[in-house]
Amino acid sequence: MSARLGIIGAGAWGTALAQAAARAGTPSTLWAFEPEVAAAINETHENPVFLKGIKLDPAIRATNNAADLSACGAWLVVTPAQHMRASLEAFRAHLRPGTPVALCSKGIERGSLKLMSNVLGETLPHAVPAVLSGPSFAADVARGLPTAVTLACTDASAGEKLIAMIGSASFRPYLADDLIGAEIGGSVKNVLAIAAGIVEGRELGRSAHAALIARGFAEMTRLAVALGAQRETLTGLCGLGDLVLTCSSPQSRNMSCGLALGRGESLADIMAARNSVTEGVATAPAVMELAARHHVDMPICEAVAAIVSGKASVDAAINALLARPFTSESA
Ligand SMILES: NC(=O)c1ccc[n+]([C@@H]2O[C@H](COP(=O)([O-])OP(=O)(O)OC[C@H]3O[C@@H](n4cnc5c(N)ncnc54)[C@H](O)[C@@H]3O)[C@@H](O)[C@H]2O)c1
Ligand SMILES: O=P(O)(O)OC[C@H](O)CO
Repeated sequence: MSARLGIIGAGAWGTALAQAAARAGTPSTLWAFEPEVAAAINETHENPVFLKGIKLDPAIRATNNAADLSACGAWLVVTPAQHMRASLEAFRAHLRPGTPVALCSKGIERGSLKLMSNVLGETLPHAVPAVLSGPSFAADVARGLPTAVTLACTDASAGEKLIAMIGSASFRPYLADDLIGAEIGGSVKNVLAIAAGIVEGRELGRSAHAALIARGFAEMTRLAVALGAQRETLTGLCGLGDLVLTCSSPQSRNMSCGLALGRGESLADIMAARNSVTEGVATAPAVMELAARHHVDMPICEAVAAIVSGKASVDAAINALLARPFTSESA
């Protein structure tokens, strides 16, 4: 296996993961969707569009040519969830069968309601699938601040190879085998972080914030278990860990989106002002369709889906949640 890592997607997270790999002694080829981003990384060793102000290791080689990843021993895929299918299809001719491919994006495909591992299975069936997820802000990882994540792979030796390529003292992947649990944790926490931002923006208080995390965690776990995940996965880094991080810091794009919604800004204005992805906005309606299909009750995610789809105002959604009948905590 080549010791070079291929990374598809040079947004903040793909760039930070390239930096984590460099810290682990692994050179990488970082594919950028925008040719000018690839050129800037090679010329200035910085990603001025998506990760401004962080000096990158010269072992990171950027490209806009998909064929350049054919020689890499493993791939990380870090493209936004709604662009995952088209991106993977563009790389189909360049994958060597048996290559470990770790999905690092957090979202559910709208329309099909597929998880990213389903999309990978349909587009690159000869890959060995893995999921990397957990509490990790790109800027923290790129700066080398201590971070721990879940690396889920049912092929333990492929998982260990991936961990050897990216793990270091400051970036610590923990091996797991539950891809569905890792994916649902990462996808649903983005939706719940929008709700947490709304709680903050509407000044509903710390008690409401804590209640939201606990009841949101119950929703996340119910959906994951209904889809076949192990309950314990959700108590780990990729579930509760990421939920706590993302619901607690406006550094999160999802939480900051909720904060602005809670303060009265329109979703259109919030989205128009950013060039970075806010996965929870597209994933919220997909989560609700998936929950309905599996008869899973997810009232907080439902409220977020109604708000981002323009079907309910922030106040109407909050009032509807608070008017729900009292029920058992374990329901
Ligand atoms: N940023 C983080 O801290 C972080 C951490 C963990 C996971 N993630 C996940 O990583 C994924 C990527 O997020 P990010 O923060 O790196 O992105 P970003 O917001 O920094 O950048 C947007 C990305 O979208 C890409 N893009 C735009 N249009 C595209 C198209 N048509 N086809 C393919 N790509 C296109 C851009 O090239 C860029 O890579 C998301 O699923 C996110 O949830 C992000
Ligand atoms: O900025 P967000 O909300 O996309 O969150 C980034 C990471 O997923 C946090 O683990």
